[in-house]
Amino acid sequence: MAIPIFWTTAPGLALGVCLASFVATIIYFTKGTSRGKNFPPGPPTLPILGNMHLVPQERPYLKFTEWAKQYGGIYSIKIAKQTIVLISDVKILKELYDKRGAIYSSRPLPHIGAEIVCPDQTHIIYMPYGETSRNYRAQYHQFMGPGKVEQILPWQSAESTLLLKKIATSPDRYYEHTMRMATAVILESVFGVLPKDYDDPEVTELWTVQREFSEILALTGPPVDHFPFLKWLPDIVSPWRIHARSVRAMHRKLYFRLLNLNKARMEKGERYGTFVEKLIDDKPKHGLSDERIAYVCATLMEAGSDTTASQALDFMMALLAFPDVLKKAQEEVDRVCGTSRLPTLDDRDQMPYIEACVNEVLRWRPPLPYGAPHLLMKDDWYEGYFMPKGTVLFQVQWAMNMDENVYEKPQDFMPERYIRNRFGTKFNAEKDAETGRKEQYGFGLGRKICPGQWFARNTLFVLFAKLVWAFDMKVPTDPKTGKPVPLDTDVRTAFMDGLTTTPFKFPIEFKIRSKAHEEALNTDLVASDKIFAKYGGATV
Ligand code: HEM
Repeated sequence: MAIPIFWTTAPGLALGVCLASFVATIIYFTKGTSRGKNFPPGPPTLPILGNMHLVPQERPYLKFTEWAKQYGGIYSIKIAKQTIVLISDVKILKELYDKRGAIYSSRPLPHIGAEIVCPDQTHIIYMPYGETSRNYRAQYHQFMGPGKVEQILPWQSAESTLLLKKIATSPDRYYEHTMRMATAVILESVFGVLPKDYDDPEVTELWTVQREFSEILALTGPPVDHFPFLKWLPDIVSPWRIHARSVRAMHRKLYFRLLNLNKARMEKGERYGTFVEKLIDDKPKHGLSDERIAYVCATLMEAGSDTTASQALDFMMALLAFPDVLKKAQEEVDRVCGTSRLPTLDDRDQMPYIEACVNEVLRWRPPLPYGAPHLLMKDDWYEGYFMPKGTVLFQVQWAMNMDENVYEKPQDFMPERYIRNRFGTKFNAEKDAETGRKEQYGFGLGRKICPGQWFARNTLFVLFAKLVWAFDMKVPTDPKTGKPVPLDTDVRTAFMDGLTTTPFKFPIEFKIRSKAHEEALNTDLVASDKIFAKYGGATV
C-alpha cells in the first residue's frame, strides 16, 4: 500500500501522531462508558461520563430510589467505565446475594480505599471474597454470633443504664453521650477500654476518622476512583491522596495504640475477658498477624459505632415526631417492669412493641441507605440481563424501605406494622416467607450479611426499652413564641451525608418520669458500677 505523501514530511508526521493519539484517547475514554447489550436498563449515558453527571454528590440514594420507580427492582448505571447495578427487589436480592453468593460476595478495591487507606487487604471492607475474609468472619462469629453474643450483654446493659444517667445529668449533651455509649460498648468488649466521656481520645479520634472514612467509602468518593489514570498524577495536584494518607495515619495511630495496650497488659498478666485478648491467645489457630488482629478488632468500632448511635438518635427523633409511639412503648415497659426496675433483655418476649420499634427504626432511617458495595466475580445472567465480571452492586435499602407498594405510609414511624405482620408489609407476606422473605434487610443478606446484627439488635432493644421506661421526651417549647420548636426529620436537611446517615443534633427535652424511676435508675447504676470498676469506674 502506498503511504500518502503527507505522512512522509516531519510536520505531517507530528500532526498525524497527535491526531492518532487524540482519536485513541477519545476511544479509550468513551469505550465502555455506555450501557452494554442486555445490561439491566437505566438512564441514558454520555460519552466518557456514563451517568456520572446524573448521580448527585450528596445523598445519591434518593436518586437511586427515583430510578428504582422508573426502571424497576434491578437497573444499571455507568460511572465512567464502571458498571453499577442497583437492586431494590427482595426476590432479586435473594437470588443474587444469597443463592448465587459464591460469585456475588466480593468487594470492589478502589485505588484510594484499597491501595492507600487500607492496603494489603487488612480491612474487611476492602477484601476480595476468599479465605482471609472468611477467616475474619469466623472470628466475628466466635465473638458475636448466635449463642456467643450473650457474652457482651453485661456491657450493653451497664452502658445503657449509664447513658440514661448521663442524659439525666447533662441532657444538653444527649447527642455526645449517645455516640460515646455506642462506641463504649465495643471499646469495652473488644479492647477492654472504658471511655469516660465523648471527649476521651479513643472516642473523638474514632468519630473524627469515621466521618472522613465514610466519605471515602461513599460511591461519590474521590474522582480518582472513577478515572484511574488520575492515580499517576503527582501529590501536588492530588489532594485526595494526601487526605487518604492522613486517614490511614489516624486509623493506625488509634488501632495500634489499642492493640499494644492489650499486649502490654497481657504481658503483666492482666485480663479483661475481651475479644482482642482471645485473638492474641488464638494466634496459632487462626494465623492472623498482629496487623490483621488490630484491623479485625478496630473494624468493629467503625462498623458498629455510628450505625448503632444513628439508630438510637433516630429513635429519639421518631419519638418526638410520633408521640403516640412513646405512649404505647411506655405502656408496655410499665406493664412488664413497673417503676421498681429497669427493663432487661430477658423481657424481650414480653415486649413485642419495643422489638417492633427496633425493626421500624431500621426501616425508617436505615443507617446504610444503599448498603455496602458487592463485586461480581464472574460474568452472569439474570432473567435475560447480562452483568459482566467486575460489576459493582448496591442494595438500595432506602428504595426498599420507602416503597409504597410494600409499606403503608412508609414515611411514618409506625412500629405497629411489625405487630400486625412480622414482615411489616401491608400485604400478608407469610407465603413469601416460604420463598425466603426476611423480616429485616437493613443488615444485608447472603455471605456478606452484617456479622454484628445480633450485637446491634441487643444494644438497641435494651437501650430503647430503658429510654422509654426512664424518660418522657418531647420537642422543647420556644420561650419566645410559647410553641414547640420546629423539628426537622427530613433526610435531605436533618441528616449527615456519607455511606452512613446520622441525624444532626436536634432539640429534645428529657424529663425523668418520677422519683421512683430515678431511684430505680440509681440502684441499677450501682449494679452497673461492678462492670465499670475494673476499668477504674465510670463518670456521669
Ligand atoms: C443498626 C446497626 C447496624 C446496621 C444497620 C448494620 C448494617 C450493615 C450492613 C448493611 C452491612 C453490609 C452488608 C453487605 O455487604 O451486604 C454491614 C457490614 C458489617 N457490619 Fe454491620 N450494621 C450494624 C451494626 C454493626 C455492629 C454493632 C457491628 C459490630 C460490632 C457491625 C459489624 C459489621 C462488619 C464487620 C461488617 C462487614 C462485613 C463483611 O464485609 O463481611 N455492624 N453492616
